[in-house]
Amino acid sequence: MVKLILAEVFNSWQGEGGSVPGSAFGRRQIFVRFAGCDLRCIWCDSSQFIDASKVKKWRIEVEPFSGRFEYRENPASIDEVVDAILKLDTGDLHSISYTGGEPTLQIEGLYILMERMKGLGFDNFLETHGGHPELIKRVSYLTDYASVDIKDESARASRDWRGLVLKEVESIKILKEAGAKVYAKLVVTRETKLENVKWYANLLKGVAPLAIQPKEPMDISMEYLMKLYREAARIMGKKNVGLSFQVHKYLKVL
Ligand SMILES: C[S@@+](CC[C@H](N)C(=O)[O-])C[C@H]1O[C@@H](n2cnc3c(N)ncnc32)[C@H](O)[C@@H]1O
Ligand SMILES: Nc1nc2[nH]cc(C(=O)O)c2c(=O)[nH]1
Ligand code: SF4
Ligand SMILES: [Mg+2]
Repeated sequence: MVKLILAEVFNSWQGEGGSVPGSAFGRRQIFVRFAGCDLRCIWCDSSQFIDASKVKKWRIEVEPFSGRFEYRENPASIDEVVDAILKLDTGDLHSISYTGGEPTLQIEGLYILMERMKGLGFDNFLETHGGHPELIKRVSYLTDYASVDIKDESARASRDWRGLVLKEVESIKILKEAGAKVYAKLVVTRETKLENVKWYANLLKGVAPLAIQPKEPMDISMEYLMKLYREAARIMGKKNVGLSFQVHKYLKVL
């Protein structure tokens, strides 16, 4: 039986994505955070969950925004996860967000869970680094919305950074072709190079909108952030670029 190694399940509102098409910013979601990731972004805010073998338990916030948790042993059965989601359903959900860690690394379990949630009438929102187009293909037809990261060189996510970016763009194209509403998210830092942003913008032009999200805690100046924005907008079109801030962190919610 397929099982999942999870980190947490909670009900909150989507804090990222800003106003670009495909974003669910400000919409209520249940977040299912998968444990395990094959990348190592230096600024990852979920780094305690990227080694799945160290995540022995997953937690459920029993009441939204309460800070009260119930703990369960990993791995979790799909039934257990569906049950936890249904118990947290507040009746006003936009979609179920699958995040992590990297959800696509547990593709069989992700597929079954997405299929179950679709069958129960929920929309699926996939939050992914997009580095595995062949895995993305498996769940593309079950994905209603997708936020696909483009990992900037300054994230130092993997040794083959350029190869990773090309795969991420390929994943975006697969999701789009399958009918998902998809946008690209680029986390920028003060070390992000303008020439790299030009490269991403050219790859994304005519493919998907771009949300530019400063790394938290923020180190980039507003001047430089807007310089990156202007360059991306010049290449991709003024309506296809937007800013995204991790607003949930400012408001101290999950
Ligand atoms: C933790 S990741 C999980 C999904 C997937 N592994 C990915 O990277 O897209 C969720 C989102 O949080 C963003 N993120 C993580 N740490 C961040 C930080 N310190 N500042 C800004 N964004 C961050 C990631 O770039 C990604 O868009
Ligand atoms: N509120 C809220 N919004 C989010 N958007 C993306 C998140 C993530 O960690 O994937 C996240 C998260 O952890 N909390
Ligand atoms: S890909 Fe996502 S989960 Fe993995 S290290 Fe980077 S930000 Fe963290
Ligand atoms: Mg987060």
